[in-house]
Amino acid sequence: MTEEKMIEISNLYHSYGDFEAVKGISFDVRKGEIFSFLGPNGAGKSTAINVLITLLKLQKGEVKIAGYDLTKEPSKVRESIGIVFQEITLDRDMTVEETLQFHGRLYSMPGGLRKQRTDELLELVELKDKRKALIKELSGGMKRRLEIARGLMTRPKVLFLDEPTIGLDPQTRMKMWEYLRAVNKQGTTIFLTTHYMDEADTLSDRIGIIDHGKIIAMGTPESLKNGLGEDVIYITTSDNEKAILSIKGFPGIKESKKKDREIFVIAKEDGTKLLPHLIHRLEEENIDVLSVNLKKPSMDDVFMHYTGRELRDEDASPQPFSPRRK
Ligand SMILES: Nc1ncnc2c1ncn2[C@@H]1O[C@H](COP(=O)(O)OP(=O)(O)OP(=O)(O)O)[C@@H](O)[C@H]1O
Repeated sequence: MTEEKMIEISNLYHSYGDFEAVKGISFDVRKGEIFSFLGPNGAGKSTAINVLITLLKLQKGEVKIAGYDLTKEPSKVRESIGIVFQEITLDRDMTVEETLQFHGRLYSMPGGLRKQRTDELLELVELKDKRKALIKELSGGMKRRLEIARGLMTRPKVLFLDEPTIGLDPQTRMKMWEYLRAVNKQGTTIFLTTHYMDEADTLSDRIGIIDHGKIIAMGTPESLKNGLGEDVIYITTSDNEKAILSIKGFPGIKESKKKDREIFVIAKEDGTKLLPHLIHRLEEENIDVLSVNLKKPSMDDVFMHYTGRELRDEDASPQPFSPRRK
């Protein structure tokens, strides 16, 4: 990875009528990075990515992609990027090979180069033996892989993916991560949106967490998790309301919150040492401790800390096949 910037975003705003969906975000993505934009449904991820790929007009702010100004040189930007959308946009009646060839022709790639890239990419996404298969005969995961291959036909500097693994089963998702890592190793900078914590955590060099149109945290997965504290402790008691009050200001606690039916505690130091004292305090207050779970901070805890809520399934479930292009 170098210090060279592939994406530069400064004070980006975007509104739909009176509604401000993106509220002044600023950050850079370096060449060679895998950067994830993590946030719940409706956080503003798709809006932001659609501005970056020139599908939505830049209303306010400055953006450069691969060194090109989005407003002044949109065609240079388009030449520098590959795009994989949330929904499958393949022609069901074309073969795998035809799909890539057609895309190459669309971008005026010479025949020899088209063939060479098609071969390379089918190898990369392990679809060589499906070369002659019709799209309608492919599984969901294969289609996604083909879309990635198509996004890479023009050898873009930056590959944008909007929820690349939405709707895929866990095994296929992990396979997709492998392909994306392989693509990245070949030198492509990757910018993806996701609402999956594990995806952001395992795949990314850096994560930006977005909520209600604003970046609320940014860093490497490790720095975000380590920055939270030493350990997190979830405690269920006979009276959580009372418990949260009685441990307020307790030494060694960085933060404590009531969360659904439990208490969420971030320990500044070793949680195993803090825990007996905490339990003792609760018992002094005649509060029964019903269960305890102590662990290292996860991305879920990071999200919980910054937003005060969980990225629950009800917020994050894949939405029914809705058009993404706004
Ligand atoms: N065309 C539109 N007109 C009006 N409001 C819109 C439009 N598109 C999106 N919004 C609103 O803007 C906000 C951000 O939406 P956006 O799709 O960018 O979020 P997201 O983080 O990508 O969510 P998802 O995970 O569902 O893709 C939401 O409140 C959404 O309802």
